[in-house]
Amino acid sequence: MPVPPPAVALEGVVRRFGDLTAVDAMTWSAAASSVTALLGPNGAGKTTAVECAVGLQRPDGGTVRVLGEDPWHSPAGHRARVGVMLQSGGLPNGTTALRLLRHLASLYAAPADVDALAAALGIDGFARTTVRRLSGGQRQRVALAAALVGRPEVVFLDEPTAGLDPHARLDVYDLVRGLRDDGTTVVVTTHSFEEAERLADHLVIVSEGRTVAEGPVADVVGDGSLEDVYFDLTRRMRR
Ligand SMILES: Nc1ncnc2c1ncn2[C@@H]1O[C@H](COP(=O)(O)OP(=O)(O)OP(=O)(O)O)[C@@H](O)[C@H]1O
Repeated sequence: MPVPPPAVALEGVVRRFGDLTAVDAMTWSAAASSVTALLGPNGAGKTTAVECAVGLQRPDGGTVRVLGEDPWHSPAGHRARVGVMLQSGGLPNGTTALRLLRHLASLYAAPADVDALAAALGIDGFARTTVRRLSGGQRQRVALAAALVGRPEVVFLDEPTAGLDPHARLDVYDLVRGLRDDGTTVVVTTHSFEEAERLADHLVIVSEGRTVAEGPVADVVGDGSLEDVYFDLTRRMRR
């Protein structure tokens, strides 16, 4: 049986900002229907790589393929199959969580059930509160729901649990596992070793714009701990 192509594949991707090479020939891939965790120090190039993968930034070199297409040139139909939750959030302030999610759902042909999604993320308790009045963690949950409401085939989650309380974090873990079990490809960036080990099937560690380790979690970690492997392979970023 031929091996199916990865849902996400970065090959030698380069992204420069002036003199700074933020992504420096980065190569990794994410298999379909799996959770891939992208770990690396602040400034290692994770967000930049994710933004290249969702077609928000154009790489200066290398190739990116998501569901077989080049995201920079991909049409709206392809973009609708890809979800993204960025760190910056970018939620409109003047509406309620529920109105926003219902609005986003209306843009897709076959959206998720907004009420079920809101309940799974504990949004139902503040669904009618204006976004402006939500706490950071509450906004984070709304941003996650917004990334998922179109039932994407591939979803990129940039630090989805940063700032969440332990209950909410467990809700997100359950949700991500459920997505994966339903066939969604999930790429998640995180600084949490626990999160990577609990959630990921596949690990990618990046440092200074390059991939320094990649593989199934057990292979990357080996007999040691993820923490030890991470500190061996990465350096504190000075840029
Ligand atoms: N638009 C930009 N202009 C200039 N430099 C940028 C820009 N975006 C990112 N960078 C730089 O590129 C490098 C990689 O940033 P990036 O946000 O991809 O890192 P990251 O691994 O996601 O970090 P963090 O863990 O802090 O989120 C950093 O040095 C950052 O300052």
